[in-house]
Amino acid sequence: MSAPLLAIEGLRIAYPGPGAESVEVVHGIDVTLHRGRRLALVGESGSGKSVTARAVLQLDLDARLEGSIRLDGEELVGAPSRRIRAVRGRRVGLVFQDPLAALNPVMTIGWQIMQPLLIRGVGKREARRRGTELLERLGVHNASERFDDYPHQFSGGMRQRVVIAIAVIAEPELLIADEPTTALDVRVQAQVLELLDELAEERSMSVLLITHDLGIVAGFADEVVVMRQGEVVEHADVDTLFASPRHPYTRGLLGAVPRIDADPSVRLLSVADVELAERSER
Ligand SMILES: Nc1ncnc2c1ncn2[C@@H]1O[C@H](COP(=O)(O)OP(=O)(O)OP(=O)(O)O)[C@@H](O)[C@H]1O
Repeated sequence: MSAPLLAIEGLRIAYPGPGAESVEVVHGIDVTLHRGRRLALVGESGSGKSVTARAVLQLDLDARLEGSIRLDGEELVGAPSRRIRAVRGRRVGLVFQDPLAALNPVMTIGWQIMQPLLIRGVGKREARRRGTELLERLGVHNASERFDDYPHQFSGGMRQRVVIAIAVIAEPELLIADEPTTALDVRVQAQVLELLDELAEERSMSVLLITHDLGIVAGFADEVVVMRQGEVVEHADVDTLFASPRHPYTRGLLGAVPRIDADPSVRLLSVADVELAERSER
């Protein structure tokens, strides 16, 4: 297989803690994503999914990174900030959960969509043309009229389409999407996922998707990385993971650990159940 688009090796992430100590939240993980593939990062809240995604673009200034994050062979850990800025938006696009927080409330949505092109020297007229075309493509009707609206004039689902437009307008090779549909209602979630699916397909864009929703994983991803307490416990193709999860924690996430004393119709497991299952496996 060709060299991976994204190769994370031995990555450790620590934040300043109380006093002089730092607190390590990710403990030396390996994650590999090949071109054109879609990888879902799953795991319970606090397992380190978001900090890992943010580390790729070094969005947390106080995070201390050790190990290696290579994008198409280029080392990003310890790279000068101008290199990281060159990667953000152009080679790697980002979509976060809360579209309102991602948008600037005092700038028109058109201005925000055009920025990634304008700062790369595309002319204003051409940037506007590409921006309105992409917005229409993303299901925003009358995009050329709505281009000069402000974020508050858009609904939540429409705002997330704007955020996606900003993330993909410069045609990045990799899209990082952290819970991109969690804040949206179920109907809009499905539409937004379908759009991401089509865009990724059309542009052969790789996707690193963080989600809590195993239904989304099954429908969208090719591979799954399962994280727990700052470590990767399993990395498998999506079909393999659903058919035969190896790690007890993954089985717990999938609700597949059998319990002798439980009503078989009850599939929800507590962390204690998972730990019990793990102990009995050892
Ligand atoms: N800026 C920060 N400073 C200090 N600690 C942080 C910071 N950001 C995250 N953490 C800690 O890092 C750990 C991992 O957090 P992270 O947000 O990556 O979890 P997650 O798996 O994405 O969870 P969720 O699904 O709830 O988003 C948590 O213990 C969190 O408190």
